[in-house]
Amino acid sequence: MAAKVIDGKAFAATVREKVAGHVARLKEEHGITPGLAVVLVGEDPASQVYVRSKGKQTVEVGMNSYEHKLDAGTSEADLLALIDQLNTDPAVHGILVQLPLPKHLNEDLVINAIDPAKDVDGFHISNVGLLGTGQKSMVPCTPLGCLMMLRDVHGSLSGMDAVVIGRSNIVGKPMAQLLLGDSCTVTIAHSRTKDLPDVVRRADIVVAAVGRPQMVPGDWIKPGATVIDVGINRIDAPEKGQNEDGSVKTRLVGDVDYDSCAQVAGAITPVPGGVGPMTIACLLANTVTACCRANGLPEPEGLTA
Ligand SMILES: NC(=O)C1=CN([C@@H]2O[C@H](COP(=O)(O)OP(=O)(O)OC[C@H]3O[C@@H](n4cnc5c(N)ncnc54)[C@H](OP(=O)(O)O)[C@@H]3O)[C@@H](O)[C@H]2O)C=CC1
Ligand SMILES: Nc1nc(=O)c2c([nH]1)NC[C@@H]1CN(c3ccc(C(=O)N[C@@H](CCC(=O)O)C(=O)O)cc3)C=[N+]21
Repeated sequence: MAAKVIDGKAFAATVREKVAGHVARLKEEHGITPGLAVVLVGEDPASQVYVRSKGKQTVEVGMNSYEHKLDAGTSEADLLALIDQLNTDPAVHGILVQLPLPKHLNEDLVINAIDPAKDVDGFHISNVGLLGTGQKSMVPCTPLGCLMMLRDVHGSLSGMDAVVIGRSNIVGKPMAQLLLGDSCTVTIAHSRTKDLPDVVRRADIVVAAVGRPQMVPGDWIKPGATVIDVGINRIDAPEKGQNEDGSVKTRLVGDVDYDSCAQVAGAITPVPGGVGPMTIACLLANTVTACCRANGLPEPEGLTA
């Protein structure tokens, strides 16, 4: 039996539609337009693509988008001054600093300088602590998108065995917290995990956030399990031929080997068109949520964890 393909692109469109509805209501009933500021330091081409697509979608749902592009050599003091200014700007409800930052900038320091109420990435230590203690917080976009898709597939996740491969602060750890919050029995695996294939074989839910192209083969997957592939890896695709400059064409793959996993899994997210689009949709959702909270208005339903 081939797995059900979880269409993240279509799901993200429904999330954006809900967001657009809330934005329209905020404008009509309260004269408020939510605003999202995105800060990009340096010229990393992949980051530029994401930032452009975030800005475009922000405007499409009716919100204001503020892009701040700083050159790679920007000093920490200048970046902190910009964050300070965005923290106090009443038109800005969400702030995202695109990661990774150039090496001379201290990521923890920069992230923790963001007003936690505007931290739509959910990376500030206050939000991390709130999530870990089950209190209302800003929830990181990628894990939130994964959770929404899992709830859509299963309804309740209560009692399911979940294995998260990867323990980063931006994906693995918050994903594990959210699954625990939905009463899964959660295992976090990482590069030192013994017998990873056996650990993964126990899982009803596998979330792969490793950064290694096609690392998880189908024979690690329990028949019928749900596989969420967070990985975004660009690999050479000589079968597609060459670019005009003679370089070999590339394609995107996830951290799971899609073809073999789709043979065994009950449901699986593709790459592209899975977790990625949901991440951006959840960023927009978090911005509306932040805007409602900032104005003492009821929060939109179904857009938070
Ligand atoms: N779709 C989306 O919206 C997003 C996609 N991504 C993608 O998700 C992937 C993960 O990102 P991120 O969490 O930031 O990555 P990190 O590099 O920060 O973390 C990778 C994790 O994988 C673990 N790991 C590495 N090698 C192995 C291995 N052989 N076996 C088991 N575990 C291993 C590492 O373990 P250890 O801690 O021991 O080193 C680490 O915990 C990347 O492909 C990234 O591009 C990321 C963010 C958003
Ligand atoms: N502060 C911060 N917050 C982030 O959320 C953040 C970040 N920094 N740095 C980089 C990672 C990566 N990330 C992605 C978002 C969307 C897609 C996405 O939409 N991907 C499309 C494909 C896009 C393409 O073709 O390249 C897809 O999977 O279908 C991917 C990856 C957010 N990140």
